Amino acid sequence: MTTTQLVTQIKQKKSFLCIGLDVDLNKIPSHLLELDDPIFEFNKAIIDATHHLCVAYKPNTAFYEAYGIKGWQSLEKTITYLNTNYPEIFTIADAKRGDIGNTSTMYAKAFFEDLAFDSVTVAPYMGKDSVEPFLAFKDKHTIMLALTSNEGAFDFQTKKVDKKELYIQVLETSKNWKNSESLMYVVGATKAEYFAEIRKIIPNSFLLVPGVGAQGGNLQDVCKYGLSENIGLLINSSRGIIYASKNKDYALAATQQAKKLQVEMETILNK
Ligand SMILES: O=C(O)c1cc(=O)[nH]c(=O)n1[C@@H]1O[C@H](COP(=O)(O)O)[C@@H](O)[C@H]1O
Repeated sequence: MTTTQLVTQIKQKKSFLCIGLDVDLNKIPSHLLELDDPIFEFNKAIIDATHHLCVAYKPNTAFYEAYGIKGWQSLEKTITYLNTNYPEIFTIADAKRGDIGNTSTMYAKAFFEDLAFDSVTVAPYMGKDSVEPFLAFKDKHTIMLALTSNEGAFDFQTKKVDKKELYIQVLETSKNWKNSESLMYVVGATKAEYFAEIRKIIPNSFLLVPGVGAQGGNLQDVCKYGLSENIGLLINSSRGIIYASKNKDYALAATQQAKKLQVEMETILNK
């Protein structure tokens, strides 16, 4: 998917919501556990109930890998279901990969070719030759960690290297990589006060912003400095939406939570 197609979808739906499909068998309604593939059935119901309110879905691969081959099959069925039934939706494999060049190419093939995701999250720690193999894929997007939502973000990312914070170095340096126009960046919603500084370096890049809802980040604060000319934000909520109810009404409860965020987004976009 191209960035233009993503922006068109955002404008049509008046939403820049991304729903995280982080499925934990201990948290889904118990009646689903009797089915052959509870994870896929849960995802399918959530997707059918929320696709009109969001523009992206982000399965975090950890929640599938944890269940071995069956979990990977649930992931495959979920992405195929999305691509077949809702091809306008932007899909993110949250896998946080990155390795030496030839290995990164195989990671990229796994997510872009085999599973046909539109994007994958990548860690920048191994540098240019670990990220550029992902950028070589046309109309695919590489979402690089910049300033993450967790407390540990202060361990390295905000430390100064050559008088500049490491996350600033990541943003500035990556702009010079081949096909850098395919880069997006992760910035946590819990770090809202950093958005103004980040936008000075990457005014137009899309930012994936996790951390609203369960982690306490605030949508209004993020949008104040994070919105760009072409919107440029994908705000993710996982647990806050998919586990809104533990009962049989879980899909309806997810719709209601997603709607709340979508309405807030629509108000912000209309300003
Ligand atoms: O890359 C991510 O998506 C990510 C980066 C980050 O800094 N913080 C963060 O929470 N995430 C992911 O975003 C999702 C957040 O989930 P909730 O806190 O349940 O909304 C999880 O899948 C996390 O792994």
